[in-house]
Amino acid sequence: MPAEPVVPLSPKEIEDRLAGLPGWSLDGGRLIRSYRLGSHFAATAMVVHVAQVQEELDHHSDLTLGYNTVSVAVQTHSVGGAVTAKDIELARRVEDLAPGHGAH
Ligand SMILES: C[C@H](O)[C@H](O)[C@H]1CNC2=NC(N)=NC(=O)C2=N1
Repeated sequence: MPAEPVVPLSPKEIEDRLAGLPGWSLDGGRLIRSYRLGSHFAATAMVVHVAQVQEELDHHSDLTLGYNTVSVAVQTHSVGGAVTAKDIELARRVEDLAPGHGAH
């Protein structure tokens, strides 16, 4: 499927796509989600996995590692800090890998 253009999504487009991303929300112009894991090591391993995906996509979030939590916050810098299809794509990839880490 051809990549979508990297342009800001409308509020309605964001709302519609968030409907398919449980636990994700829009906050301060960024897509955000926090995950809780079973241990600090599990949380750290998930951060490494997300970082690998971000390198693959060349699209990077602010990742925050807590004792047993991983928080993700992402927007697209190249369009001045708006939400684009690339942010939605990263959120989908993180949502897909999270269960394998026991994250919820
Ligand atoms: C040169 C490199 O491709 C760009 O700087 C990429 C890197 N990762 C990025 N991540 C995010 N969130 N937004 C960007 O615009 C972006 N641009």
